[in-house]
Amino acid sequence: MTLRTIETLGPLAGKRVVVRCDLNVPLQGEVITDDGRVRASVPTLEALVGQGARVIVVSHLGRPEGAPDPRYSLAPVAARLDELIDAPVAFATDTVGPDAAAKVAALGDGEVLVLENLRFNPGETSKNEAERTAFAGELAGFADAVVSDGFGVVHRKQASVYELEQLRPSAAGHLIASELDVLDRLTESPERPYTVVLGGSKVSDKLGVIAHLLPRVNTLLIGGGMLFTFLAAQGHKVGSSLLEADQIETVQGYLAEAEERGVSIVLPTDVVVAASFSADADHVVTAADAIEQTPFGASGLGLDIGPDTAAAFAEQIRRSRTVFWNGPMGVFELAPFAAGTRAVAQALTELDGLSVVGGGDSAAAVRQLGFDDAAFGHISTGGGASLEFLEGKKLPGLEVLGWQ
Ligand SMILES: Nc1ncnc2c1ncn2[C@@H]1O[C@H](COP(=O)(O)OP(=O)(O)O)[C@@H](O)[C@H]1O
Ligand SMILES: O=C(OP(=O)(O)O)[C@H](O)COP(=O)(O)O
Repeated sequence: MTLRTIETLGPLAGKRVVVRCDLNVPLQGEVITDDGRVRASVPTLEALVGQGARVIVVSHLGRPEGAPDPRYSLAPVAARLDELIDAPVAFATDTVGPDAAAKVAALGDGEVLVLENLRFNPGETSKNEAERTAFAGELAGFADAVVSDGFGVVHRKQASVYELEQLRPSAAGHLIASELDVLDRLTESPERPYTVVLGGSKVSDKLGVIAHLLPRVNTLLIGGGMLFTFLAAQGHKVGSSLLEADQIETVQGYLAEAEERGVSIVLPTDVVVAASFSADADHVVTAADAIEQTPFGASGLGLDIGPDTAAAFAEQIRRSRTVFWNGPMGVFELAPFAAGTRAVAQALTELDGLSVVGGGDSAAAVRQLGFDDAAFGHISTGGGASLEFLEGKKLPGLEVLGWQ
């Protein structure tokens, strides 16, 4: 079955349509450092506004723990949306509370209302289905129909992604449809050699995809926060770098399986180690098996892949015909630790084949480092979502929209 499209919802003029977007953008204070996910949400919202629908936008931002936290307010995002959309955009300071209810009731045809962060409510991410369904019921109270367009979150079984869509007539928005168009081609018949590059900081989330990717790819390049669990699996010390100690055995299993399958998992040979997590921290390049032998000893932090590794990764990428990349190679937000990410991004732009970048921070990284979106085959708004899609996994937020 294919996705249900917005057209299946019938005429929407005057109807209240709740749209689940992924507006989880990187913020510095209240400043959005990359608005890619906001811009990617605009076509669906404008199509609905154009029909005269009353559009209620819902999204998460960051990972607040089920209670309001001003650091994760969607207010700056609503303000950005107001600049991008040719329609009035209001903001409610709660998600399903009195302010939201009053503003939903006052919403006119062709107007937009952004509700406060879904994850300020414990029901959104609860492990308990009844709690999720109860919260979804409160959201559904605002909706005649639901459009799901937050591709970056379709791998999450969360109230607004999975339960809400079952409580009202629902369909996929244009962003989800266009993401699947490209990613489906990658799962069907990727041209080989096929290389996947993994990095970033959501290590435990993303380690699991490796088992499923091994039968599908030729080469895996491991950088970013993920690399330290691999180095530890090889018996090396990693100082105070990001480490998932309870995943070491699992990773040893991946390394053994990769060898059996003839897939190469390429690990860094050198890393940039810093005295602390800041842009002006002392830092040195060291061999990947000597992280604790720098002047910073066991308190050293690995914050980027080293130059030899960056060159080797870039060469492997240029030799490939298909490359999917998720997760920055280092803490690119701090200039001294951006070189690995820049080298990988540059190589993707030079590849003779299909290059796909996935993930909120990965997309932000390539733009912040000055690359043009058009230099890549596709920039996906979802990192974890696109990885799990490429694994061939059934994603709850897509299944509920008819995708099989
Ligand atoms: N060695 C590292 N140590 C700590 N954090 C890292 C390291 N390398 C990359 N990161 C961080 O990973 C974050 C992005 O990770 P993630 O959310 O998994 O990527 P994406 O949003 O693209 O899926 C960035 O903020 C970056 O600073
Ligand atoms: O940023 C996101 O995912 P990504 O970092 O994998 O691209 C999505 O907004 C999902 O966020 P979550 O991983 O907190 O559920």
